[in-house]
Amino acid sequence: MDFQRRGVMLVIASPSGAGKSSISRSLFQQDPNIRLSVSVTTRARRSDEVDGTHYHFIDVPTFKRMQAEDGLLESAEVHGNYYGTPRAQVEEQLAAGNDILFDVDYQGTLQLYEKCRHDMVTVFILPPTIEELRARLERRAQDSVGTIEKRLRNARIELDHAGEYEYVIINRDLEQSVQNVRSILAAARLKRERQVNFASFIIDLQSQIDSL
Ligand SMILES: Nc1ncnc2c1ncn2[C@@H]1O[C@H](COP(=O)(O)OP(=O)(O)OP(=O)(O)O)[C@@H](O)[C@H]1O
Ligand SMILES: Nc1nc2c(ncn2[C@@H]2O[C@H](COP(=O)(O)O)[C@@H](O)[C@H]2O)c(=O)[nH]1
Repeated sequence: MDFQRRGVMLVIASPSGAGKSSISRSLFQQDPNIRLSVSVTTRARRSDEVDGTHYHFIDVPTFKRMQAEDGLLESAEVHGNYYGTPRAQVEEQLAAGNDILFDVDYQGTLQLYEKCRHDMVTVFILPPTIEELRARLERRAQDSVGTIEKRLRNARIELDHAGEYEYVIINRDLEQSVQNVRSILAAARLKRERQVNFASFIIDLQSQIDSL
């Protein structure tokens, strides 16, 4: 039995600074079968970010044009900037059996759920405490004091949506969190194989019975 499995959409969300990008990066390094969905954003590039790798950095008119041309699978305004998932390649990658990791906020998760719920597994990452969340945002040292305050306030809204996710992880130890997400993805892959492969296999067994 060797059927092509459709890829899984692994959606990870959290309050800003809880650690989803760190988890995603580590997961990506450990698992060659994962592709990262590289979003477009109108946010300014941080000093440690590479255009085309972390995000596609674009201006507002380009973002609006992509939206108008239906080039974004989902899009949202987050912390005062626009973000979106380019539609191109998502379907192609899934059909080729590649799993795709999406780092999006709760608005993006809801939009993806409307369109792709059968392909998705969703994970919400919590910080151990709000003091630690603030400390992580400060240690990251990529945002102004005002931006950090805005992201901490917005964490309240993001946390309102934690219950909408299938899995919730408290990110205390980074490596443990990565292992937890890997287990979730492994379970989602098995479920997908069961859905797709065994359905075909059972039809094949039945046709063998029919020709007895
Ligand atoms: N388990 C952890 N323990 C300690 N520090 C962590 C842990 N996980 C992540 N960090 C650190 O916290 C900071 C924020 O992490 P990261 O950028 O991954 O958060 P994020 O959830 O992706 O934030 P954003 O939504 O703003 O992109 C980084 O400096 C990262 O190194
Ligand atoms: N709805 C979407 N949200 C996205 C997308 N890409 C990132 N994000 C979320 O934005 C915030 C801030 O990210 P940062 O890189 O500026 O710190 C975070 O919650 C991301 O998950 C997207 O394509 N769509």
